[in-house]
Amino acid sequence: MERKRVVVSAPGKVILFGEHSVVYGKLAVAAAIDKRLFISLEENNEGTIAIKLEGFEREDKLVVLDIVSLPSFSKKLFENLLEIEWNVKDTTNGGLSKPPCFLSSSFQDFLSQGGNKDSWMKNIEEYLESHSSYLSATQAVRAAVFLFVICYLTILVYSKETENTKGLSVTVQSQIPVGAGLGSSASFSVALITSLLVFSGDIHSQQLSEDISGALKESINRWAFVCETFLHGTPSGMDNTIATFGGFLSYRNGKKETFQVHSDILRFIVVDSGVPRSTQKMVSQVRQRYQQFPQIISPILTCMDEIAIQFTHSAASSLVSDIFSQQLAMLMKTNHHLLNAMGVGHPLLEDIISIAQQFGFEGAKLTGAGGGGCAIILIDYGKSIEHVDKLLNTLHSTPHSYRCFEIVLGGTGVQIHHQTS
Ligand SMILES: Nc1ncnc2c1ncn2[C@@H]1O[C@H](COP(=O)(O)OP(=O)(O)O)[C@@H](O)[C@H]1O
Ligand SMILES: C[C@@](O)(CCOP(=O)(O)O)CC(=O)O
Repeated sequence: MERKRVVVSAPGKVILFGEHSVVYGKLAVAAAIDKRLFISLEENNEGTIAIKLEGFEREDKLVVLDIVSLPSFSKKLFENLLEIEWNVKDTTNGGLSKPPCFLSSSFQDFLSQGGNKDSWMKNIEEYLESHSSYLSATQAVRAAVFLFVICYLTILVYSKETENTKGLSVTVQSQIPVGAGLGSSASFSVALITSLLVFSGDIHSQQLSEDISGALKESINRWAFVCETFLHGTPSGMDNTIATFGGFLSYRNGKKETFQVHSDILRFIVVDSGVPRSTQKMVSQVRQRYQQFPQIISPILTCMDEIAIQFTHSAASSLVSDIFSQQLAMLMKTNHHLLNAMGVGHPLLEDIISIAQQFGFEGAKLTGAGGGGCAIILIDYGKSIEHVDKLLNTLHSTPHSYRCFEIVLGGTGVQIHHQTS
């Protein structure tokens, strides 16, 4: 008999306008890209949860957890904590329930108290730390494994009481560089939640493809937001929204609007500076600046809002392609300078952007949280393939050997590729 197996993927994203300002309720514009993260869950008989992160931080990482003690351990934990009856399925609106409040509030408490000793999360950490492969893992791997275990307990163990799971092999493969501004954490969160919900039988692949913009994707998105809160602290919710729904989105205060733009006008190269940074750190750095100098940072945020609004107007109007391209380049350049003024730039991002300008590519900016990570360069309307190749070769042959690739915008949101039960 074929073993129970589920494979799910979610796309990465680029933010065209409005990173950081979106955290303060300003408009942002983002698009899904043709780079995806895949999660596969497969039953095994080995009495373990084996989590393999392929090519993570350029090498494979494997964390193996004992599954035998997990259900009894977690049931005890939940019994002490919960007085509410809770079920994943929300039969009233055909979607899924909101993430249980204990989950979201515990994430917040855990983060704000730097790991409160009485928190049930602390107990999970103790369980995880009894495994050598977890103890020796990097912080980024630990965060991913911790999140997996919390979601696994909440969706599979607590709601179903599946004490008979014999083991689980989890494999994560990703085409999205980690911590580079292309939304790897949101893709991970969305794919993780969806894979567990499919594995638990709470959603079926057919349901998801038929219900593209419906209640189900809204539910997945809500759950993924809680996961993003765990990984980031105070996310705007835009990254998980784009990873769930795909396409092009403008986003403000939890409200999304989809729009269409001709992809032959919106052509971009992504260049990875190779400088690692954490979104959580960059967001809190901006917050500190905002709290210290509100009169200075507020107008910058307002300008960013206006830039994103102007872009949506230009995209909706029937401007001829080269005029639109020129406007877009100007808006990108201005947005980038404003991000620098907020302190989220990096010398290597400036190096990339100045190389682009030497080749006549004026529209370039950092994308995502900044402080390193990726820049995007607009391939202006009418630029020849040879011209683009020259730019790519030059970027690649600098002492920093920048990794660069052209992206296709507007990719599909979360997808289920395989399901056997
Ligand atoms: N392929 C992956 N496998 C497991 N976890 C991942 C993967 N990619 C990203 N993550 C999680 O997301 C975190 C990176 O988040 P973040 O700093 O916001 O970067 P990004 O800008 O790429 O979203 C990692 O530390 C890890 O916990
Ligand atoms: C800086 C921010 O606007 C985007 C962060 O994107 P990324 O995690 O760097 O891919 C934060 C957010 O929207 O939550």
